[in-house]
Amino acid sequence: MDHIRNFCIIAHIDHGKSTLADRLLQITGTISDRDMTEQVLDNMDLEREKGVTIKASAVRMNYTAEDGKQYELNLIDTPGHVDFNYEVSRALAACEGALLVVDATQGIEAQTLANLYLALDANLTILPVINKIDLVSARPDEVAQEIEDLLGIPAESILKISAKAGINVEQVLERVVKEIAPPIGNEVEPLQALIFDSHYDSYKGVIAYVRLMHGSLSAEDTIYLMATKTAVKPVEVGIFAPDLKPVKRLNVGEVGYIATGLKTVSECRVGDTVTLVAQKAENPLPGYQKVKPMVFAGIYPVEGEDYENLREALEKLQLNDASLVYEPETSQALNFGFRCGFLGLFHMEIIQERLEREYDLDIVVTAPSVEYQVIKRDGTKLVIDSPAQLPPEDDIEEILEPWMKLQIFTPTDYYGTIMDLVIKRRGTFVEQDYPAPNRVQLSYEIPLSELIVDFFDELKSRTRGYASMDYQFADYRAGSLVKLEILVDSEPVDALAAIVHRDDAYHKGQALVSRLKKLIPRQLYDVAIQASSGGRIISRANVKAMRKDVLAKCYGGDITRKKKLLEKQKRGKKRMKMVGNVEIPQEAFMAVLRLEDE
Ligand SMILES: Nc1nc2c(ncn2[C@@H]2O[C@H](COP(=O)(O)OP(=O)(O)OP(=O)(O)O)[C@@H](O)[C@H]2O)c(=O)[nH]1
Repeated sequence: MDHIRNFCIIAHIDHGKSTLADRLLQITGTISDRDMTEQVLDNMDLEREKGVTIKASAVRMNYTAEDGKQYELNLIDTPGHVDFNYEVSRALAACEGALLVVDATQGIEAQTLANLYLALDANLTILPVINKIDLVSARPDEVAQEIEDLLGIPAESILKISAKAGINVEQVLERVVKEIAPPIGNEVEPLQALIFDSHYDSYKGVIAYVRLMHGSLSAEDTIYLMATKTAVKPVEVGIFAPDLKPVKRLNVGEVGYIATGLKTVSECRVGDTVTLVAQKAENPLPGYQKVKPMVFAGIYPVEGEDYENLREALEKLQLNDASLVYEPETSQALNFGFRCGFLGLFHMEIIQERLEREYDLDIVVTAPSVEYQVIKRDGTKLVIDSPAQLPPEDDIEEILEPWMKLQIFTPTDYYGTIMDLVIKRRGTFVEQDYPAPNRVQLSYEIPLSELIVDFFDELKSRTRGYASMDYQFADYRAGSLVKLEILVDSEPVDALAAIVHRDDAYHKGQALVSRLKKLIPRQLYDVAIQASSGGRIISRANVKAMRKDVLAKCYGGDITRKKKLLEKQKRGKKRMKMVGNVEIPQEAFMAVLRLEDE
């Protein structure tokens, strides 16, 4: 195993992780220059467009080092967003070392730290690399000092590179070989392989990405997945070269894949341990968690007849995404759709975009909600993830909501404005820490419902983009929460309802009504919009009737022009939903989210 090195790259978003990975693949000849499309490790188009790595991925490189020996380097890519932190932690567990890429113009950021702590928890050797030294605004020495202060690694020993310009990149591989330890593990013990990622392939079923901790595996063996208790004969086993390449056997210490033939990724969960039916490991590897969605929203087709297509699309997306959950839901306002659960808002946006772009669906997404625990007066407990499921107020003893631990990393200048933001969102201060000069890490506790409401955008605008954040689930706590209902044309629109803090109900109700007034287009008659809470109307506004018909503009029989106008109107109708007699645009459903600036 001395010739194997398993490592990953951790970085804050945009610090150059993918660019560096590409360079390493190029230098080792893993992919030819001709095949070098940009950012091979980011597989999905959407990732490429969003410039963010969504799922972990792996690749094997062969490298002849300065010592003349051949090494097998397995690079495991990690997702770059807090929504996917569990996947990051599993990818890290598959490695012995981590390259910590820090942008020479930006220095250490929250995500750098968040990932670094995860890597230190996993006992990885940290190899810091300062990237983008080709930029004029680079300040590599300062950043090196920041890293020394943080990790105790001498500043002068830290590699300074430009992944883009190809400066010092070869040195990165030398350091990997010299400083990261080879894997340790026992060849003859029963197989224990960690699944750190997976994807669905329509021919070979779920492909599990594995790191063998102990034992070995051939394609002839029947495997056993310990958490899901599934036994299966694999279709094949192989390595990432970088495309899937079958091999006869995977050995201890190695990274590779198992084509399981399983039909859904939920049967083959990230973090699970693979062992052999013939020789079972006694215990699974530590750290397995079944990921739980945190944020819920309804997804409805704009046109009722798209319901089946939407179901099929969600089914297909779920094949590749065990953390996406959905079940049928009916809404008085929106008819038939699905209640979906996501890891976070970013995950939700990705799913929304994929449904629209890859499946060409017109959909309406309702305002996201968190999961509440409702204790009823009769002692029963109810778990709800939609305001529509809330029982009548008189039946409720208490509502509990999820609270998160939140860390914000920022230059000290923004201390005041961040404190103000968090307190406005019902957060409480826990502690502060100064891990690097002029930088402070603030720790808070805050209700998740306040965090999903454009908190990150507000944080960025208050700190001109300099602050970054990370969060984890803490616990459920009782809150003084009430349902805020919206009535359009005297009909309650369940999809516009929200659960809010009692103290906020009045001003949120008013803000929502005035925002909806702007968003709901004029109809042929006056439309009343009302907010109500606890059985009382707390705010009201009217959308005045429209004066003229669009077609009134077209005189005579200019049919092409008439057609064009109707076409235009039809296009404008996308993402609109008829509720009773009133058309409500998608923005209205999201308006519940953006009340801060009213
Ligand atoms: N000037 C300069 N730009 C770089 C360098 N490395 C990366 N970049 C640029 O920085 C941007 C972000 O780089 P990526 O490699 O996509 O960053 P990443 O860390 O993979 O980002 P995520 O996938 O979003 O986590 C891209 O526009 C790169 O071209 C570098 O050494 N010098």
